[in-house]
Amino acid sequence: AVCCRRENEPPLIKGWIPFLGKALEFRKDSLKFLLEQKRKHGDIFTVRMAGKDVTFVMDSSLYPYIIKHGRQLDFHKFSDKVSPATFGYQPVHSKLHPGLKEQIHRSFKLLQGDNLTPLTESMMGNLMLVFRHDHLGHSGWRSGCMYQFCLSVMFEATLLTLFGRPAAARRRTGTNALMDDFVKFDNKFPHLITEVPIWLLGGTRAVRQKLINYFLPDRMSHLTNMSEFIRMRMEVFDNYENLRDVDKGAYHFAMLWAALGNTVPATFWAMYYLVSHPEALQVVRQEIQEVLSLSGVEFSSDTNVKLHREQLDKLRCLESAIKESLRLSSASLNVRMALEDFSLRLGESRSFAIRKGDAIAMYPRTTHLDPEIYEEPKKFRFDRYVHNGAEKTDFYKDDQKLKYYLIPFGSGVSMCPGRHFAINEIKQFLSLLLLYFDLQLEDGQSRAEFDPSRSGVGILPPSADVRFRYRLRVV
Ligand code: HEM
Repeated sequence: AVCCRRENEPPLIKGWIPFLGKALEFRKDSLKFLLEQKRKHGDIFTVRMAGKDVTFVMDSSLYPYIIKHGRQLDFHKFSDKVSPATFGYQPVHSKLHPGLKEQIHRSFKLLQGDNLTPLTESMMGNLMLVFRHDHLGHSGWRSGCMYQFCLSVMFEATLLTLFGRPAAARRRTGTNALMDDFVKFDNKFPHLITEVPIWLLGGTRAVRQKLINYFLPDRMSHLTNMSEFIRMRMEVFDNYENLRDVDKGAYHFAMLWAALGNTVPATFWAMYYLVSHPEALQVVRQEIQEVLSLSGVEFSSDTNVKLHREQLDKLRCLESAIKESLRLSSASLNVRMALEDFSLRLGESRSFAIRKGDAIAMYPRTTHLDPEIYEEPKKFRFDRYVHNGAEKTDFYKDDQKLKYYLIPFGSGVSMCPGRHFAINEIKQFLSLLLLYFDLQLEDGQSRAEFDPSRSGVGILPPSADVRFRYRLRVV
């Protein structure tokens, strides 16, 4: 049977959804909205808005069929349209810049496989540097804001790891100013990717220009200890004479955003859930200590910790706790654009007519919070993804084993190339935190809530920061 799009039906939403318009209704309570549509129309429904059809596919057992149609359902068509206007670079044209897109894509390999080892080692050193200088010199309880803490540590350590530092210094001057501008830009990010013109967003254009300026070629050329990943991208850009310096700076700035925009809130939630579940924190801390002592290292707060990549791989409970935080906080919308008219086959008996230019959207949050897949889906269970000391990968719906049950990093062609680095750096951050500090929420601190206004963008930040206390552990 062919279930055709309902051509003449009126729009199903009064507002707009991200990526196609002004993004209001969906952002208020995306889950409620989509589940209501699903109740009315079933697992697949088409919403006509802004002159385009957006077909939502709600059933995760159907995701493989969409991902399989990579040739006809393209991610880059969509991101190529949105990213240049957001980050301020010229769109890449295959005629003007032959091979550039492919080389950029090839550079992603430098975030993965064997290349992940030097990157992870460098991140370890930089995290340790920031912890040692900013947080390890005090005894007694100190209090802080958790999101701000995660942001400042991860921002500086990531910046140093990817982009390097001036030859004569271990840290960079002006990092706080750069971070403040980054936050200002990031606050406007949801508007920019929904194509709200930048001139409507107050001083955002000036802030973006300042951010781009940090990464102009003459400033980048003075940096040492840069990652191979960014070095290769610099070389690639230099081979294109018609790329302006400002475009090169904007590409680097876009990469800084990709590396931090989701990682910071993801780090926050992993820390928040562990600190607010002391029994889980205890198990995870024990696991980290065991992995260290297996390699003959007895932890002491006076010495610097080094966790190698193979050691990080053994931290199964910590990994499960991070995945569980990602499950709860991730709200990215994965959009594909149809490059041609075709019939989207969904298994043996169903297909769906798709027209060139239509958008297909998967919203994994509905999967992540589906009570038929995850028991008590709104609860944090740190060990949900571990079974008998190994990674747990069998999750079911309607007795069918699911391939896609946890999708914070997207899927198929557009899957995040930084995902392994991201998990490793969050592991490293949490390992240092748990080894060096006793941690508590401050008295009277209420439960953290998600800020729904970034639904569709990525990891949701908290609606307000959370106060916590930390003290050097006596070991
Ligand atoms: C917890 C942290 C992270 C999350 C949740 C995350 C999530 C995502 C998602 C969902 C996408 C795909 C968008 C889509 O399919 O529509 C993506 C793309 C991307 N991510 Fe990440 N990401 C994270 C960390 C990182 C890091 C650390 C880096 C780099 C160091 C990175 C680099 C990228 C890049 C370059 C792309 C675009 C890929 C392309 O154009 O094909 N991400 N990320």
